[in-house]
Amino acid sequence: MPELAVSTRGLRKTYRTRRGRKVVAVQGLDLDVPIGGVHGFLGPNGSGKTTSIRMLLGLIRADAGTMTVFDQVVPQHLPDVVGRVGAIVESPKFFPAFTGRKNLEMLADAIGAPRRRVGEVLDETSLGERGKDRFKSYSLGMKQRLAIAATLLKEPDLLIFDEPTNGLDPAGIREIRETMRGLGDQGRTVLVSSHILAEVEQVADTVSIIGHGRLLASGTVAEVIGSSAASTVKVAVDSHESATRILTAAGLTVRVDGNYLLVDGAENSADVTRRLAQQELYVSELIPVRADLESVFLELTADEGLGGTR
Ligand SMILES: Nc1ncnc2c1ncn2[C@@H]1O[C@H](COP(=O)(O)OP(=O)(O)OP(=O)(O)O)[C@@H](O)[C@H]1O
Repeated sequence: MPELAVSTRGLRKTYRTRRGRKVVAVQGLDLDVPIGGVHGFLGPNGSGKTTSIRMLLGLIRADAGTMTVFDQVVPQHLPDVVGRVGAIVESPKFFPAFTGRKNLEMLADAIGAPRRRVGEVLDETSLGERGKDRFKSYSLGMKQRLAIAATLLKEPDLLIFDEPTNGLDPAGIREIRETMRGLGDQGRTVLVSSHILAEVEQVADTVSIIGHGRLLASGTVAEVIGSSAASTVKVAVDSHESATRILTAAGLTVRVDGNYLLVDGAENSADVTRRLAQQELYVSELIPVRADLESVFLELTADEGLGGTR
């Protein structure tokens, strides 16, 4: 049994713009996506997510590197696994005047999926009753869920969604998230790319973070957060100046945030209070700031010149 749904090693892609300039979109990407559950493929805009996905699906050619999908080398053996893969890379085309159900029925016929799947996939994406309505009356979120429903017709083991929540309102984002979680819970593998960390953190079992086409971190959400120095303690203390001197001398990083100091790099909160108390500085308030994927992401991509401001 293969352990990984997707694996890439040393994957590279350089584009040449019309003016002849070279853009290295993916440079030596090593990506491993375990079988089962939701895997977040995260990176800022332009970090190479779409390019990597397009190479995996055989839509564009890699310059170098190897890729496997369910242990089959792709693109060479893509025909052997393509039946197990469903993907949304661009907005699929549906007929606006037809109902969601009719659109799916036509698609099912075209790809040889049984008609009974149409009702099942409508239910799986919570479109159920709305299947009777015309596509053009759907909200953006419903249109996107119909696209997901279409990928499920073939009962794929691996689903690849490139930024599926782009342009959706919070309710639409939540619906897509729940749909992905449901698919992951059924034992399917969902590979979902996003540049919005907060969205993925809530749904992903494992994540890979990329920057400039390279892997920066991967593992379970807890592992990636835990491996980072991003856990911060917020302290209120009388003398910012003395406290900063003491904590900096202890190798911690200190930033001023209004009436508070934000201290990074401490093993635990007690470590901060102890060091200050030893120098007769007493903390009047101390708040551990939970690290989240967003702060880890910013920390990792800051070195790449990709992260935003902290
Ligand atoms: N057809 C192309 N020709 C030239 N450059 C391209 C082309 N497609 C992508 N690029 C460049 O390659 C880099 C990676 O782009 P890619 O779309 O893969 O990133 P991404 O992480 O998916 O970003 P986004 O979330 O914005 O889609 C970017 O610098 C982009 O401008």
